[in-house]
Amino acid sequence: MPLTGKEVAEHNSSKSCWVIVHGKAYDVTEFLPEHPGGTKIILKYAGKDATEEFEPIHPPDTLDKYLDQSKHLGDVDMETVKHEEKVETPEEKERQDRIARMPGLEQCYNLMDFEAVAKNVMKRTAWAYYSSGADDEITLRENHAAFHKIWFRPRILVDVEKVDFSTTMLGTKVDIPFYVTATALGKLGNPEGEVVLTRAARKHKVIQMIPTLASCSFDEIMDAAEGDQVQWMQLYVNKDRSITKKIVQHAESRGCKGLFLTVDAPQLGRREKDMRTKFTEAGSNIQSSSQTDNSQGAARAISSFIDPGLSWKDIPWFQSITKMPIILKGVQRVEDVIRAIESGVQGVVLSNHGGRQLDFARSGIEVLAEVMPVLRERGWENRIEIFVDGGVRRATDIIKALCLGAKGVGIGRPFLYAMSAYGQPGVERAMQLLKDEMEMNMRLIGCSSIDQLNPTLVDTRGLSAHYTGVPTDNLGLSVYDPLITPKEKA
Ligand SMILES: Cc1cc2c(cc1C)[n+](S(=O)(=O)[O-])c1c(=O)[nH]c(=O)nc-1n2C[C@H](O)[C@H](O)[C@H](O)COP(=O)(O)O
Repeated sequence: MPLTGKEVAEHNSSKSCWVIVHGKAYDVTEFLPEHPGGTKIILKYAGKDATEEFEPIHPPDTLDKYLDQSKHLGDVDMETVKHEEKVETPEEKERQDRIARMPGLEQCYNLMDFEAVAKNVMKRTAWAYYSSGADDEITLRENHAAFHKIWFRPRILVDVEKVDFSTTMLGTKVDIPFYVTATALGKLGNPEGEVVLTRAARKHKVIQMIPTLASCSFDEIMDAAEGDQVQWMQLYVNKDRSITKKIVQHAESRGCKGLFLTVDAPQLGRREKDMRTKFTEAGSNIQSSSQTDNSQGAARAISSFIDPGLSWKDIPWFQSITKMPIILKGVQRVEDVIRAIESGVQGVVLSNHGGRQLDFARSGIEVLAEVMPVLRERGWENRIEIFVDGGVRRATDIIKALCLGAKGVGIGRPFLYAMSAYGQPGVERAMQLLKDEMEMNMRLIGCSSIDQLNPTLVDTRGLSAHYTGVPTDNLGLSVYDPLITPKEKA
C-alpha cells in the first residue's frame, strides 16, 4: 500500500525527516548530518516533495548509491501529496520579465553573447554554479585574458579558397578542433541536462566528454548518442577503487573512446558565488541563534567521494583495468607533461579547471607555450596528444592553441550558457558560430588546413606578463554578483 502525503508530512523535523523524490519516500533522518550540502537544504523539504530541488544537483542513482536500502520507504500516492502554492518571489518575477525580453537566438553572434543572456535569465543558483571560479576568480579571468596576449603573424598570398579545419582527436575524425568538455550538473541550466549537449555535438560532429558529476546518468548520455558519435569519459577518482573500476569498465563496455582522469581536484575549489547563493537559498540564518548551516554550495555537496590520495603510482592500475586511451586532465607544468609521457598515458589536458580550483594557476594556453618548445627539443612533440581548455571563446583562441601545438581545445561554460538560455538550438548555434569564425580566420591568417598551423604564425612575447594582479576583463568584472542582500530578503 503506498504511503500517503499525510503520513510523510508527519516526519518533518530533524528528529524524523522523510522526503519524497520521484514519487518515493526516503527516511533521511540519520543522513542529515552527513549531507555535504548541509542540513538546512534538506529540512526545507522535510515531509514534502523534494524532487524539483533534488533533480538538478544529484545524478539519478544517488539515493541507490548513498542511502541504505532500509531507508527507502517505498511509493507515495502522489495524489494525496499537498504541494505548497508556489508564490512567485519578486526576484523570480523580475527574472521571468527578463526572459520575456531576452534577444532572439539569431541575435547571438558570438559565444560571449550567450554568457550575457544566460546571466540575466538563469536561476541565481544555476548562474552561480556555472560562472563561479575559485577564491578571487583571478585565474578565471586570466584564462580568457591570456588569449588577448597572443597576436597573429598572418601569411598573405596563400590560396585559401578551400579551407578544411577538420582534424582527429585520439584517432576520431572531428569537423573542428574543439570538444565539449566535462561540466557537472547540466540540469541546473536545462531540465534535460547533458543530453542536450550530446544531441548538438552529434549534429556538429564534435566529441562530448561525459562528466562524472552529470545530472543525467552516464547511460542516459551514452544512449542519447547516435551512429558513430564519439564520447569520452571524465573521471573523478573515487576513494573506493572498486567503484572506480566498475565505472571505468562500464564506460569502456559502452564504447567510450577516452578516459580523462581529472588530476587538478584533490579537493574542489572554494567557489564563493556558489557557496553564497546556496547559503541564501537554504535560508541564511546568521542572525538566528541556531547553528549556522555549513552548506558549501553545490560543488562541495557532490564531491566528498573524490580521492585526494590519487597519485602517479595509480597510473599503472588504470592501465591494467582499461584499454581506453588515458588522458590526464588538469596538468599545469611541463615537468608533469614529461612525467605523463614517461608514465605511458596517451594525452594531457593543460587546464586549471576553468579557474575553479587553484586561484593564480596559469592559463592552459600559457602552459602550452611553456610545454611545446621543451617537448620539441626532446623530439617528443608527437609522443602524446595535448589539449588545452579554459577561456576559449573565439575560433581565434582555437587557432592560437593549435599554432602552439595543441591537438584540440575543450570548451565548457559557453555551451552551458547557450543550453541554459536557448536549449539545443542555442548549443547548435554556438557550435556553428565557431565553425563560421574558424573558416574566416583560417583564411585571414593564410592557412587552408590544420596541419599548416605552426608557432611562426603567433607572437607570444606578452603571454607571461601577468601585469596586473586582477586582470581587467569584461568576462570577469561582469560576473561578480551584487553582494547587497536583495530588498525582499533583507
Ligand atoms: C564551468 C564548469 C567547469 C567544470 C565543472 C563544472 C562547471 C560548471 N566541473 S565541476 O563542477 O566539478 O567543477 C567539472 C567536473 O565535474 N570535472 C572536470 O574535470 N572539470 C570540470 N569543470 C572544468 C571544465 O572541464 C573545463 O576545464 C573548464 O570549464 C574550461 O573552461 P571554460 O569553462 O572557460 O571553457
